[in-house]
Amino acid sequence: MTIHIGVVGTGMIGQDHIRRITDVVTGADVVAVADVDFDRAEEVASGINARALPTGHDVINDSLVDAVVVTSWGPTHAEYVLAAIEAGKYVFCEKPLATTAEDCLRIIEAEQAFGRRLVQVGFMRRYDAGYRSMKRVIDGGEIGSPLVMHCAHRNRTVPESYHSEMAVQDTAVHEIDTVRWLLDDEIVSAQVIKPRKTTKRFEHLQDPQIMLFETASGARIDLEVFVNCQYGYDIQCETVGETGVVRLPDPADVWLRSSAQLRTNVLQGWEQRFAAAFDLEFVEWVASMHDGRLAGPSAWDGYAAAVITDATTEALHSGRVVAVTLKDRPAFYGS
Ligand SMILES: NC(=O)c1ccc[n+]([C@@H]2O[C@H](COP(=O)([O-])OP(=O)(O)OC[C@H]3O[C@@H](n4cnc5c(N)ncnc54)[C@H](O)[C@@H]3O)[C@@H](O)[C@H]2O)c1
Ligand SMILES: O[C@H]1[C@H](O)[C@@H](O)[C@H](O)[C@@H](O)[C@H]1O
Repeated sequence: MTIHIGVVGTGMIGQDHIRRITDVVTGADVVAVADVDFDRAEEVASGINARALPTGHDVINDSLVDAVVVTSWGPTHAEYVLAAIEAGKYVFCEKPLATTAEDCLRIIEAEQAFGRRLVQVGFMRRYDAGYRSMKRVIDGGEIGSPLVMHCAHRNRTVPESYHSEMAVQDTAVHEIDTVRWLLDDEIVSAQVIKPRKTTKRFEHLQDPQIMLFETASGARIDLEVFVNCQYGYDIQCETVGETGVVRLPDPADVWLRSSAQLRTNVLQGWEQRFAAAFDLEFVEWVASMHDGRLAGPSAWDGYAAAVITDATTEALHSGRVVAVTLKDRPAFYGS
């Protein structure tokens, strides 16, 4: 059986996900799309023999659509995810699940009222081969209890519209989810330290930032977010345990020995760095819908990320250590 998917938001990542559902994933196809830019939706639809519908709600409620992918702008996500739950359809929502913790809670309540999981959030790093190996090492006890994590999230550059809060909400949100998942531990406080700003980009932007997190078990995480590092897209992560250290591998490329130098390339964008992870994310999402049991990042993970990013944003402004206060995790979302 083929799962017929409707896509809301046919911008950059929406088009990329449509391509992977069409070309990479088996057992699913895209039958309807919508975008506030209707011409864009029509152009995308014509390339895959799908229908462009006037609004996202038309896609969600279309009788031929079994499941929905939400790749519109962040502030519109909650409305579409809630509509998909009301229609009783699976929904994959790119991060963020919603731009406020209150909207995430509404989604959690609606999903629980429906009675089974319908929502998956697009935290694709959980599907990256390097991070998965690191998780196997940590879960296998090979480095003992994790004590410290050192992370770096560097983008080559960002547009002028990118502002200081986005370093938390748009960029660090990936590590916030990854750390919770890798350590199977909850973040309980956040702090942001502001180094001297790079002169290579905009005066309005605090770049880089150093974020410090503490978990319930007492582990400490430092994260450098530097979104105008100039040289490439570079994701680093090292976990220090009681008896060993595990480090994320760099993406493999050839090493060139020439002219008295030894060198390799650095990737330039997240699309390349996480291409395989995005593919696997969709392969597993579709397989889990066929099995009738979603297993990927849940609405609870989307809610936790929203609360932690709110606390970190407050810490960016106040310079203080800000406590993270989550609601009790419902049994519906496992332990
Ligand atoms: N997982 C990741 O690493 C990753 C990477 C990039 C983007 N994202 C997320 O994906 C989402 C989209 O990002 P993007 O880079 O593709 O942006 P984009 O601007 O290229 O595309 C968004 C599209 O949504 C459309 N849109 C906006 N409001 C709409 C509405 N109410 N109904 C229907 N369509 C609407 C816009 O016209 C646009 O075509 C964002 O939430 C972003 O955070 C995630
Ligand atoms: O939306 C993008 C995306 O999420 C990337 O993975 C991240 O590296 C960027 O900083 C962010 O702006």
